[in-house]
Amino acid sequence: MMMMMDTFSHVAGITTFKASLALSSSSVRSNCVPRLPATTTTKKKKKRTAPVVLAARPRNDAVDFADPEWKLKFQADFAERFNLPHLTDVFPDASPIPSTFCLRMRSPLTENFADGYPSDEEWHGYINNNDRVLLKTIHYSSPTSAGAECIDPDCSWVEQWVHRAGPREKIYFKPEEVKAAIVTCGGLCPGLNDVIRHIVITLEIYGVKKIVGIPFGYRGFSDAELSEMPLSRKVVQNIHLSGGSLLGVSRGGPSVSDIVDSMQERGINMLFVLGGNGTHAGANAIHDECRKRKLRVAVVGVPKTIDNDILLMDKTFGFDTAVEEAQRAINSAYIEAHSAYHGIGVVKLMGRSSGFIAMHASLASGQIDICLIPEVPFNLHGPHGVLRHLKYLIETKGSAVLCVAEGAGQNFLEKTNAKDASGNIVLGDIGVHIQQETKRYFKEIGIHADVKYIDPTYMIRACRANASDGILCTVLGQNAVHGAFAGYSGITVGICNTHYVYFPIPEVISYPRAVDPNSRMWHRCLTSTGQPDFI
Ligand SMILES: Nc1ncnc2c1ncn2[C@@H]1O[C@H](COP(=O)(O)OP(=O)(O)OP(=O)(O)O)[C@@H](O)[C@H]1O
Ligand SMILES: O=P(O)(O)OC[C@H]1O[C@](O)(CO)[C@@H](O)[C@@H]1O
Ligand SMILES: [Mg+2]
Repeated sequence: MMMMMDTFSHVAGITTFKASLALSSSSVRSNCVPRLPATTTTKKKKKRTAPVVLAARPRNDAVDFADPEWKLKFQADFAERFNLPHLTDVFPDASPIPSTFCLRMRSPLTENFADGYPSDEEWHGYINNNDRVLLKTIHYSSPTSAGAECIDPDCSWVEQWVHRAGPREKIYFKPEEVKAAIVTCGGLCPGLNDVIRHIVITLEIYGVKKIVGIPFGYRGFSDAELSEMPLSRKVVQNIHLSGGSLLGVSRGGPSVSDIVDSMQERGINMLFVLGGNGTHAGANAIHDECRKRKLRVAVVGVPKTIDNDILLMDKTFGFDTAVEEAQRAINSAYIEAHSAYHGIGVVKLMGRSSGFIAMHASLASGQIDICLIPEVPFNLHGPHGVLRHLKYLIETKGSAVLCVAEGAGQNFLEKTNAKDASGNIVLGDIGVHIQQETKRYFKEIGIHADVKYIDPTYMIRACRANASDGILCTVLGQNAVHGAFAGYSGITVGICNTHYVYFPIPEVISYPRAVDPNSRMWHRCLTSTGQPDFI
């Protein structure tokens, strides 16, 4: 009954063999979740809408699994791809100095290093450059295991190691020669201030005196009206107590060449870039341009996305806070729905192309009856549509709460082709659409329904980070500075299987990370909501 279909997908450049079920998860789950009886009561016949087509993953059929050496070759290729770009690639003669980051014999920050740097041979607080972290920790015995990520058709165990983050014993910048800059780009995200704070504090511990913030994202590099903001431990001491970004954010901005011109003029040789996919694409381009111009500059990213859509990481900072904050909106929708006669609450949460916030918030709340995400196609109308299920919920429970990710159901909305300043497509409002369609549907079938819509997007994004995100931001901010001093550039920091690592930027942004509809987490969400397939 279950037909197997072999599909290849490309996970951050890795050729992966993914076994999927030809009839999709819907056919599998229809065994366990009873379908509602088909209804004939809809007055108007609605067109069955095409499923959402997710962005195609690039194919890479380069691995020859018939080759007995394929695993070794794959691992060598993997090590090559995850190798971290280093200043010595461009300046082979660059020689390191002992680290000035030694917490056991830390000198007062007022000290200058003219007489040499403090060090303590006994201090075992450094990370060896050869330390590695295992990227994938589950050995799937079959491609049909839930969420299986396989490289070959047999789902063989292949170790994939990435670089461990942290302070190195040797550093490639003299602190007194460093001018470090921090820039925050894209939309807001809880925790930006926490990361800024820890970058500044850690830079000072290394002995850096010249630290500046670039105002309002990349725009701050070109706008003459915007002057850089001097930063110190004193300035950033309490900034984590509020949300937003001390430096401001923006989308769009100058060309990469103009940014690097500006960095040269300002004498910036360490750049810390906080942002999402777009910002990291920019950071990598800045790194490339610096190499082209033979500049001794370290460019290090810290992934910032409330959507949690960066590849290979356990999570990005701000995500936990967003999920927690979303509970308030969901709970309000629940109370409204349950206090009204035939109440229906609709909550729209962030997630341009990934439904992580909607899925996790739905799971955490336990109050959601229907969760809709971009990765899982659905119909609104028709016998298996969302509206028919809402009718069933009203008839059986008396109320219902629906949570939708902003990128879901875009195929129901008129495309405007509008783009924001960064070139991101401006999405239609699926929350408003569902609200309107729900009202219309219940009116048409002559059943009373009291529909309430909540869009908490900007309230959630503007929050300060919760404790768990605060810790994540702290570690990521500190590791960004360690990475720059270690001489790496064109890298970003992340958490991987609870350990902290460095990745080359291109490996984490080749496409947005998405919820796997075959994952245990999505299945858990369906278990919680009790929703059927809407196809
Ligand atoms: N491919 C690219 N090359 C160079 N710069 C880019 C690229 N894509 C985006 N940028 C720049 O990066 C900045 C941020 O991009 P964007 O607005 O897409 O936000 P983001 O980093 O993806 O974060 P968010 O998760 O909030 O969308 C903008 O200033 C934009 O001009
Ligand atoms: O309204 P803005 O600032 O352009 O940001 C909206 C986008 O930012 C995000 O919160 C983060 O990418 C998305 O979920 C959302 O589409
Ligand atoms: Mg983006």
